Amino acid sequence: NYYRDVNRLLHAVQKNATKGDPRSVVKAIDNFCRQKEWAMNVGDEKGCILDSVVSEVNPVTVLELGTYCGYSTVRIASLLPPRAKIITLEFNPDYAKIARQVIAWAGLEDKIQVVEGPSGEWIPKMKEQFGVKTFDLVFLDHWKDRYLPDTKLLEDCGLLRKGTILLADNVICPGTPDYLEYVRNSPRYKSQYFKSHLEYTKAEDGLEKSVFLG
Ligand SMILES: CNc1ncnc2c1ncn2[C@@H]1O[C@H](/C=C/CNC(=O)c2cc(-c3ccc(F)cc3)cc(O)c2O)[C@@H](O)[C@H]1O
Ligand SMILES: [Mg+2]
Repeated sequence: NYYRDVNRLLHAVQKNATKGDPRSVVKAIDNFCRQKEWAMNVGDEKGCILDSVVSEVNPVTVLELGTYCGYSTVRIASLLPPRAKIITLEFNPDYAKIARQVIAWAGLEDKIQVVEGPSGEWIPKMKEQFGVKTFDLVFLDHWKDRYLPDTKLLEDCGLLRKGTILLADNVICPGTPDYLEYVRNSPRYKSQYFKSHLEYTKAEDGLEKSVFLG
């Protein structure tokens, strides 16, 4: 079952990665998913695009929707400046448990807050619970039919500011057609597609980077 798979992914990290070395954790997961069992991490190819966007934005406050095993959480957090933080939402307790251990192995607990629960409930509580004013960067990688409603919720909760960057995984495969249509046609966003491949495969996929214009 799924939980046993992600447990094997965690063991591969603990076996092959150096404790406290985030890049070796990322490498260990990519090797495991390429050689042993595919998993829905953003992966190394799209991960490089993610890295370049994070480095360019240099965010202080990041929101990730859909932690899964924490692969992209570790990738992002390893590039954040000292006081910067990432809040990552995950509603499956089994995945959250695995992610916390992957994050601990990378030694990035101080920069990452894993929040267990659904994005729809937690987004409206970001200000009161975590003292968040607005997010500098949002990484969307959860259920694909939730990208659009959660983006609208972020707007309505005043959590986006002029210049906030939304970066969305899987806009081609599995695809997020309603979200793409919205960010590409709304006057409130400037959108750009980064063509790539579905993690660990040759299938087309890509990331959509959208700047909120206020
Ligand atoms: C709706 N609100 C939510 N709030 C908090 N956490 C949420 C969540 N929705 C989903 N989650 C969590 O995010 C994760 C879900 C991710 C969904 N991702 C995908 O379906 C996905 C799927 C593929 C995929 C592509 C091709 C294929 F053949 C099979 C799979 C590739 C990807 O990169 C993906 O991201 C899980 O950990 C889930 O528990
Ligand atoms: Mg994904």
